[in-house]
Parts: sequence; C-alpha cells; structure tokens
Amino acid sequence: MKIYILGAGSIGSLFGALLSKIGEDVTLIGREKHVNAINNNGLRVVGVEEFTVYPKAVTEVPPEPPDLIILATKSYSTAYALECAKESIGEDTWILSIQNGLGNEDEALKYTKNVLGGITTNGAALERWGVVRWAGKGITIIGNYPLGKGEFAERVAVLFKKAGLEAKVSENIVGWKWAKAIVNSAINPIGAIMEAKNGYILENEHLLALAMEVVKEGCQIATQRGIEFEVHPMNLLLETLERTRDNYNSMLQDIKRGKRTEIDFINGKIIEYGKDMGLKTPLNFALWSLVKAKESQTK
Ligand SMILES: NC(=O)c1ccc[n+]([C@@H]2O[C@H](COP(=O)([O-])OP(=O)(O)OC[C@H]3O[C@@H](n4cnc5c(N)ncnc54)[C@H](O)[C@@H]3O)[C@@H](O)[C@H]2O)c1
Ligand SMILES: CC(C)(CO)[C@@H](O)C(=O)[O-]
Repeated sequence: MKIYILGAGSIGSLFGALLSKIGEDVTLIGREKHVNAINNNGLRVVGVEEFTVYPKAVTEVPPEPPDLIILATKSYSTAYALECAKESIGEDTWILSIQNGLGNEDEALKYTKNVLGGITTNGAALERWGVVRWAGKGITIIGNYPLGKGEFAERVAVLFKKAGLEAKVSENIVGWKWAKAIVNSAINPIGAIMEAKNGYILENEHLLALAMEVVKEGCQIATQRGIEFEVHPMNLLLETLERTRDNYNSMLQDIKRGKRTEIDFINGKIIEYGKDMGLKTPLNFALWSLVKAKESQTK
C-alpha cells in the first residue's frame, strides 16, 4: 500500500516506521531537519521496540496520489496541511486521521468522501531528529467517518496489526472520537493548569470532581448532537487516568515547550458545538480561557 504520513512528527513517525518495517511503501512528509536526519541515517525507533528503517522522507507532498494519507499533524495544522496536499488526493485515496481533537475528519471531508476517523492511545515522542521513542503501547481504533465499516478500513486494520499495532475497526468511530475528546477536555487542561501528572487528578478529590463535571458537560453536548458512545467517557476517564498516571499530558508538554496547544480543537470545539445548539458550556469555557492565558504567558 502506498502511504503518505502527512505531518511526520512523533506519532506519525512511529506509525510510518512500523508500516515501513513490514515493507509498505511509506513516505514521511515532515519538517526539514527531521527529513534530512531520516534520509542520512534512517528513522530509528527506540522504547517499546528498537529498530531502524529507511522510508522515503520529504518536506513537500509528492504529486502521485497514494492509497492512504495518514494525517498526523497537530489539529491546528490540519487545514493548511490538507490544502497543501489536495493535488495529491486521488479518486481512490483515503485519508485517516489519528489525531486528537474534533473536526479533523470534517476538514478532510472537504477534499474526499474517503475518510477514516481514528484514535490511538499509543504514546510517541521525537527524542531527536530521526529518532522517535515509542513510549507506550496502546490501541488504535479506526472506522469510516462518521459511521460505518468498509473494506478499506478492514485492510488498514490488518496492516496495523501486521505492523505490531493493536488495532480494531469500529462502526461508530465518531463516538470514539468524541469519547476521547471529552476525556482530553478534562485531563489535558486540568493537568496543564496544575502542571501535574495525570495520576494527581486521580488522587486529588477536588481535581477528580472537577474532571468528572467537565466530562458530564461534554457528554451533554455530544448527546444533543446525537453522538452515541461505545464506551462511556466517564469510564474512559477513570481508565485513562489510571493507565497514564505517570504521564505529563501532551497539552502540558506543549506549554512547557512554549508551543501552541490543541485546546481550540478539544475544549474549544465543545464550546463551539454547544453554542451552535444554544447550550452553555461554562466549565469548558473556564478551562479553555485558563489554558489560552497560560499559552500567552509562554509567548
Ligand atoms: N504523540 C503522541 O503520543 C500522540 C498520541 C495520540 C494522539 N496524538 C495526536 O496526534 C497528533 C500529532 O501529535 P504529535 O505528538 O505527533 O505532534 P508533533 O508536533 O510531534 O508532530 C506533528 C508534525 O507535523 C508537522 N507538520 C505540521 N504541518 C505540516 C505540513 N503541512 N507538512 C509537513 N509537516 C507538517 C509538524 O512540524 C510536526 O513535526 C495530535 O493531534 C496529537 O494530539 C499524539
Ligand atoms: C490520554 C492522554 C491524555 C494521556 O496523557 C493523551 O491523549 C494526552 O496526553 O493528550
């Protein structure tokens, strides 16, 4: 399968390396320093597994349409990345988002009907240019977006499993995207504001109570939009906090690095969808405001 990893940073480089290792035709599309390191020394994976592969790596989207584009930029880069890729999206090209946040797949639908939604709980981080740490094994769930299963989704899931990723296909991927986004809407801003590991939210009664109220608020918006959950976000919240108790969440990591966070595509989208229905989301608004203020402090 001809695969482009659009936004080959942490999670994109991990998926690209694993798919390259099983012989798939993978091209990583990323930033110059990372691309140069890969072209000079290969792409090295450390952590859960240790290996080096030699995929193609470029800074611009090649003109030939691929079978699959795996969208792995931060959510705030999605619109521009897809606009840059639009000439390479062929009639039979599928786009799979493995991003956090809401709205990425809807952006992809502007270019093709062949869109797969995805969530992954694998953890990855670029150690240095050309080297990605597979920090933790998780599960990847994909499906036709917004709903349904299809032959191509099944083909991708088989590839992911062959590559060593635990993967499954869901007929309700939009439900999974919302469940994860609602969990992120509670964990990420609270952990970022408190500058605490995820486990502290579990241990501190006040933070856990707040996180649960944020989840309830997000669930109200999702339910009003007709979203149904395969796993309830409240259960997913507690399971995630336990499983990732030693993690500093990605939003806190972005703030510590002086980088923009994905708050606009997590809590920001819940606020936006609430407004569309005339519903207030005071907790999401409060957390969104605090993180935006924290972001501006690091500028
Ligand atoms: N890192 C993880 O463990 C993890 C796990 C689950 C989900 N996610 C989600 O996956 C997405 C990506 O996260 P990440 O941690 O890999 O981010 P990242 O910043 O490490 O990687 C994204 C990369 O895309 C590049 N990029 C952006 N626009 C581009 C363009 N037009 N062309 C080429 N390259 C471009 C950026 O420079 C960056 O290197 C986010 O939505 C994140 O929330 C990450
Ligand atoms: C699940 C999660 C919150 C674990 O830290 C992760 O999605 C993150 O850090 O964004």
